[in-house]
Amino acid sequence: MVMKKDCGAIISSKSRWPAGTAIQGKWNGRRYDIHSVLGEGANGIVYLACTDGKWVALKTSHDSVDLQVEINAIERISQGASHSRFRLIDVDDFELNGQSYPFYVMPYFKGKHLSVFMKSKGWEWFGPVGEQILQQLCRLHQRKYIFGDLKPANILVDAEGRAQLIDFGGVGQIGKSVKQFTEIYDRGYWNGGSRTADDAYDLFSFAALAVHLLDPERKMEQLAKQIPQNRHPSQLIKRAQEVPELRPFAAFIDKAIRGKYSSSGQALQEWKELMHKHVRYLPFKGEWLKKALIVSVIFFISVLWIVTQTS
Ligand SMILES: Nc1ncnc2c1ncn2[C@@H]1O[C@H](COP(=O)(O)OP(=O)(O)OP(=O)(O)O)[C@@H](O)[C@H]1O
Repeated sequence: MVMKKDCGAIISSKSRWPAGTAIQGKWNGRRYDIHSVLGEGANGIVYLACTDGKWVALKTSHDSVDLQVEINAIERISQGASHSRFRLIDVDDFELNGQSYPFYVMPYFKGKHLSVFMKSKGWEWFGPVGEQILQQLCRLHQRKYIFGDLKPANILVDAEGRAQLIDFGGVGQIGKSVKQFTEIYDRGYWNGGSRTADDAYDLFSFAALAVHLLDPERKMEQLAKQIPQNRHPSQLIKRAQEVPELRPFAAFIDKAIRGKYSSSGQALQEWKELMHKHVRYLPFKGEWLKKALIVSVIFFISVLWIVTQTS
């Protein structure tokens, strides 16, 4: 394990605590029994832990400054938001062998990353899941923050289709520069606008995410490899019109990519209206009807043929 000293503060390196490790907070004294690793990213490791008979998610990072930024963001956005499922349960340090490990504790969401969920459940689920993502973005925007780094790994969806944004490391104030993003979902990367935080930034990422996930051919990955001057938001809009799974959302994607929504509230409203209509024109329904018709015609011709042969 490598130790790094920064301005006098001890920053621990990435650590992997084995199952059964008991974490006792230095300041608040709460105890957490490590069960397993839930995930590991650039900023840290998230563990499934048990405290007072309840499951929680405990995040520790090799970079205490990054962790503090996340903690501040969660604190700010959950102030007075009693309806929010996401909140800080505890913030503390854990000392082991003279080394200090900062950590914070949040609710545990039993779910799969959005991309995994979509693969197992089918694209039709993007409607209701998307609505919840937009709702959560909307709440952030009302508080004058954006999420910033919207990507499938930062969205967990449970078996009932309940979605939850996680990883608030990219949360930033509206009007400031976007501090954390993933290129393929980033407005700047597609030459679709600035990296100054506004509602439209998250809405662009949301639309780009739809274009990426709902396209069975994942064409966006090839488009993203082009040289910067050839990348253009119109390529995403075009793809949304071409792919049958994306067509119901094409009008929304067009507006979101071109930054035409005046607010995420307006975008959410339109998404809801789309969901009502959606039920009537889901392409898979059309496909199903087409298949049923073909089967019926084949059946009818076969019966006719048997009747003519036997008579
Ligand atoms: N509250 C939670 N409940 C369940 N699983 C979680 C929770 N928070 C994080 N995870 C899991 O841990 C993974 C890593 O978490 P997180 O995204 O916060 O780490 P990170 O280091 O900031 O990652 P990145 O490199 O993507 O920024 C997530 O993708 C998810 O699978």
